[in-house]
Amino acid sequence: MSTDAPFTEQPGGADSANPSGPVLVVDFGAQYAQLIARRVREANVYSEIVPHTVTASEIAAKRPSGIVLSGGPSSVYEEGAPRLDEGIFDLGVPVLGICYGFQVMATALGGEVAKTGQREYGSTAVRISDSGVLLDGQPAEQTAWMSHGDSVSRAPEGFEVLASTEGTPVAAFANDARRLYGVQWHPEVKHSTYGQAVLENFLHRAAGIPADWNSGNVIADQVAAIQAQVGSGRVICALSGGVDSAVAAALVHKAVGDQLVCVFVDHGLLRKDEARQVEEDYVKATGVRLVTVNAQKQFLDALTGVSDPETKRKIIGREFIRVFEKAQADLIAEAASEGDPIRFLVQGTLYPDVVESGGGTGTANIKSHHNVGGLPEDLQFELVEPLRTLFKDEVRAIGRELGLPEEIVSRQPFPGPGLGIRIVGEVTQERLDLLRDADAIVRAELTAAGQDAEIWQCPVVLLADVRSVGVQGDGRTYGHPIVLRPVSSEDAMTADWTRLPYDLLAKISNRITNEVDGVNRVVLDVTSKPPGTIEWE
Ligand SMILES: Nc1ncnc2c1ncn2[C@@H]1O[C@H](COP(=O)(O)OP(=O)(O)OP(=O)(O)O)[C@@H](O)[C@H]1O
Ligand SMILES: O=c1[nH]c(=O)c2[nH+]cn([C@@H]3O[C@H](COP(=O)(O)O)[C@@H](O)[C@H]3O)c2[nH]1
Ligand SMILES: NC(=O)CC[C@H](N)C(=O)O
Ligand SMILES: [Mg+2]
Repeated sequence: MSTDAPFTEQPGGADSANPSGPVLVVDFGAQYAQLIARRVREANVYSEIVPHTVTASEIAAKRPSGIVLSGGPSSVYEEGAPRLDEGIFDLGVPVLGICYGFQVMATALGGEVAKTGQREYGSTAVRISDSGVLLDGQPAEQTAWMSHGDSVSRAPEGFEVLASTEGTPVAAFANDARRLYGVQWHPEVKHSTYGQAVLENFLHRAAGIPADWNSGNVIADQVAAIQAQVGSGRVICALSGGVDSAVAAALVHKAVGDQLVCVFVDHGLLRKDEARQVEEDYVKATGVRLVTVNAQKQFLDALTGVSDPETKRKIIGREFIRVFEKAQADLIAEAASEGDPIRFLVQGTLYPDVVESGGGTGTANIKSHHNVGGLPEDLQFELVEPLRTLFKDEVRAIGRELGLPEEIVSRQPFPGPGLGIRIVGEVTQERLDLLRDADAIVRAELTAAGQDAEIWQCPVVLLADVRSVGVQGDGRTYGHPIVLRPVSSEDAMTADWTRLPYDLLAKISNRITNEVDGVNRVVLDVTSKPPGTIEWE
């Protein structure tokens, strides 16, 4: 399943007319490059990611069976915008361009791309005029997920226009003779209803690639990789009680047994009751050795006076590492007779954490996840991150296969920086207490209403720098708003706001404004991702 897995070339010297190689995903700095690779894996075709600086001869040497050009943040007509070696279009290899990749293809082959002023973000109605092979079997009217501000205004010569939207006259095109295709929307995201069908039409029909690749045993591969990396060394695992670190810890435990000690940091940014839950339930379920560190004061002191989101994230990332270093020193001191240093730190890092932190080729930094972009420069640990190329649902499947209890595997995600990035403004003890109370009400009501399985997660956000006027008990109030951000998602790369029942929203609003001092307004966030992210900071 890992796209880092080596590609074994088949013997027999295939040429480009008889390719045996992977599908190459050319990364133009997309948020979704790894997602494309993963959707190709789901279609049982092996794929690898290559940077957009790849040359035609490098591509030819891999004898790819197909090429997918990813999206990206640039505009093709800007100076210095990433281009593609145009020889790639002459290799005879089928190509599918997506969003920016579609625009690059259009420009390279003589079409036109312009800033139309018609930006389309999120769910967009698409009209198919000519399905061709690419859109075969799809309804003529459908919704697809868009995220663009530029559009192809004229298709290159020899290309048929297949679809349009209100703002985009050329939303998909095809040149069957050359097996070149493109779509403006993002077929790789789950919110594009017929997206996977577009990719499968391209892979299996247009490019004629058989569905014969199989992910093999990810667990066995990862266990072997961890054993090779760690050897007989001792390992600390940053354990949060969340899904990702639970699965990472279970994999490492399977690989190196008692060489592993888990460290849970109570940084004071946790939700009500969370620390107790991790200490009791997790240890009971897994039997791992767990050390809990109370670092509440350390984090709060470090965050005093800071309200910029990125600065907060970097501080939190740094303080996490400082806590692990201290835990490392304590563990070494405790085992003084052995005296072996603990070099390895396991984190439950997933691919979305990496890509949002700007970890792909030319990828924009959206936010620095504490465990990736928020790590300090003087990090001494060698990281062990067995889940780094995977997505949450793939990780959940691995967790189930490893026998982790369902309460852990199906838990809703909670970000490592916790409530620290859900207070828009400076983090103070008083604000944390207030937000913790509001959050506890929301969680209790969602659970009571049976909504937990419906939603991916529901951040509760305190707008600490915003105040509004209210009236309570015939008196004037000047309080803060609480934002509810319930979202549904498959992998956190895209999300939609969850349509919670009105009476449930009313109950939550009523309880928060009555029970939480200082809050006089509750608002609902009705933004999809994109353009919003799930967390507010
Ligand atoms: N309070 C914490 N103590 C120790 N490590 C933590 C803590 N919070 C986060 N981490 C580390 O940071 C990683 C990333 O956090 P993240 O929230 O993405 O994952 P998770 O908590 O394991 O799973 P989930 O996404 O389900 O919350 C974790 O996998 C874990 O290694
Ligand atoms: O461990 C984490 N450290 C972080 O710094 C971080 N930032 C966001 N998230 C979680 O990632 C998913 C995507 O969130 P966004 O749409 O806000 O980027 C959502 O599930 C978020 O809760 C984080 N998790
Ligand atoms: N998501 C994308 O690939 C966007 C492409 C380009 N930056 C645009 O705005 O149109
Ligand atoms: Mg978490």
